[in-house]
Amino acid sequence: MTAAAHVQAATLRTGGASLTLRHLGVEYGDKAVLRDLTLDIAPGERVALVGASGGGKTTLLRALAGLTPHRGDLAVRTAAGTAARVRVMFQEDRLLPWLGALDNAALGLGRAERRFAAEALEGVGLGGRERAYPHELSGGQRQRVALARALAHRPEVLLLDEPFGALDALTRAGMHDLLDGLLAETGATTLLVTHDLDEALKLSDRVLLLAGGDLREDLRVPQARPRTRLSVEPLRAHLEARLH
Ligand SMILES: Nc1ncnc2c1ncn2[C@@H]1O[C@H](COP(=O)(O)OP(=O)(O)OP(=O)(O)O)[C@@H](O)[C@H]1O
Repeated sequence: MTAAAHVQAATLRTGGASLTLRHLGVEYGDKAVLRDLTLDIAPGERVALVGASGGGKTTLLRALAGLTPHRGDLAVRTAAGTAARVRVMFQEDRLLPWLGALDNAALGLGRAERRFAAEALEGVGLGGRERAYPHELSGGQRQRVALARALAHRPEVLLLDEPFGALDALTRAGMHDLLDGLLAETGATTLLVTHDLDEALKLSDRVLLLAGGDLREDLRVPQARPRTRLSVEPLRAHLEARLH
């Protein structure tokens, strides 16, 4: 099965949560990394975070995941008003080398939830490779296991920190198609940190440009999917100009 093909992952459907940020600030010592961010993200919205290095993208993701203390208010709520499940996926796969793909995908899940890991592994096109150890998998396959692990927890919010940054262009393109399909199925709200404007414009409904801890741009991507490089070219040129 190719990376682009994926099975129906019906039980992984969660819907998305809303994110409400009011005057969010993060400091490291006396350095303000996020200044005063006020932002609403709707359930199921797909948002890309772009900006020059050091702009605060990862810091924002960490604050949303509850990994970094912050000032201001931050609420991550499901439609029912409960606290949402949030999962993070990083550039490095963070798989345990002594566990097979299924055990890695099921890490942190109870016995009864293990079926979600099996389904997520199918969903990322690795059904049949349940017993494969990380060293037996390619970089792209390992990232797919990492994605399966995130999805197996059935998050209403998925935070992706340059998840495809270490992959070659062809593998990365396959991962874009895969993620596009899986996100449509799960309905999770997604924040994707990326340096790649094409990736941002291909996968997202909205692009936020962070610079010096401030929100410099909040851009809607109205183009219908699937998007081509050409169809998003004017937006890309605009963002490119605003980056510098
Ligand atoms: N734990 C930390 N302690 C002190 N400073 C930090 C810490 N984490 C990040 N910083 C600083 O905060 C600023 C923002 O970092 P952050 O990683 O959020 O930026 P980024 O936009 O994700 O950058 P990149 O694109 O390079 O990943 C940088 O100046 C960084 O050096």
